[in-house]
Amino acid sequence: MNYIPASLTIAGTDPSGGAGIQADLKTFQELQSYGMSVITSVVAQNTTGVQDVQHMPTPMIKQQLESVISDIPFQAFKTGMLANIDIMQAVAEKISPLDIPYIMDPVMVAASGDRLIAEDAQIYLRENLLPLTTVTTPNIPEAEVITDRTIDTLEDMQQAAKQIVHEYGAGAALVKGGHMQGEAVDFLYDGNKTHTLSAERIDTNNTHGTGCTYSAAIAAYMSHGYPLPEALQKAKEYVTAAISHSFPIGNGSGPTNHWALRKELVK
Ligand SMILES: Nc1ncnc2c1ncn2[C@@H]1O[C@H](COP(=O)(O)OP(=O)(O)OP(=O)(O)O)[C@@H](O)[C@H]1O
Ligand SMILES: Cc1ncc(CO)c(N)n1
Repeated sequence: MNYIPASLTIAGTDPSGGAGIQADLKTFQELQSYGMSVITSVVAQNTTGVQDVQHMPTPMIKQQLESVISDIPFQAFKTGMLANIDIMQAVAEKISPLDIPYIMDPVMVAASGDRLIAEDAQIYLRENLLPLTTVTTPNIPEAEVITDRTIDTLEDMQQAAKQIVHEYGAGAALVKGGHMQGEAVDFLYDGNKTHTLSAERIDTNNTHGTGCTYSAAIAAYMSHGYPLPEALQKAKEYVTAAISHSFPIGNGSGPTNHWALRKELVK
């Protein structure tokens, strides 16, 4: 083997294992990309919501990034929860020189409704991080914050994806339709063309961490060398399988099943 496909996630934690760093590492592992992680915030959360948060000091975030970057080559990375401007600045400084795919999940609010980033950081993210991305993956409420307009229809979603690329400089934008009614449709605008990714809506409440899992899967497939539209198509299949085999565990919105695509089970 000439090189080991590897992926890095820069994000917050979820001790209940369904979202954040934990979901990302499980996804990397399942998709055979060597998984590495830099922790930005420790979040006390579970399937019912967020109970407490503590942010890592920025020198420690920078040091974690240096430790990984100086030692192990990787071919793709993602960011998830970047809670405030200081953290965003520290991360931007370290990732700017990297010339590999950057998938940004612009995490703002957890599925439970708990806010995960400071309000002024939303603007900073738009102005300073979006231009560094290969693709950003907002859900509808996040796309509304970024574009400063409401999104009610599939047409609005497509317009938002274009605006995020042309006005804010993202490499590409995937606006996800998990929060819409009907089919689970996402739109990718790659700068030239809009691609539609759709799947049947699965009737489940177990969607904790779907966004994290999806963006981690895009990073993992890109680390294997798949170009963006193909990586996205495969990641959509992965997240759909993970939702359709999700678990009714915990007292709230349960996690997705990260091993849903496995052919051989332990028993
Ligand atoms: N019930 C469902 N059935 C099928 N696909 C779904 C369902 N809910 C969400 N999806 C899909 O899952 C992916 C994640 O989308 P979603 O918009 O829910 O992300 P998110 O809100 O960022 O996730 P999170 O819950 O982690 O905050 C998208 O491809 C979306 O279409
Ligand atoms: C740490 C973290 N990142 C992202 C989300 C969004 O699902 C979450 N619940 N927790």
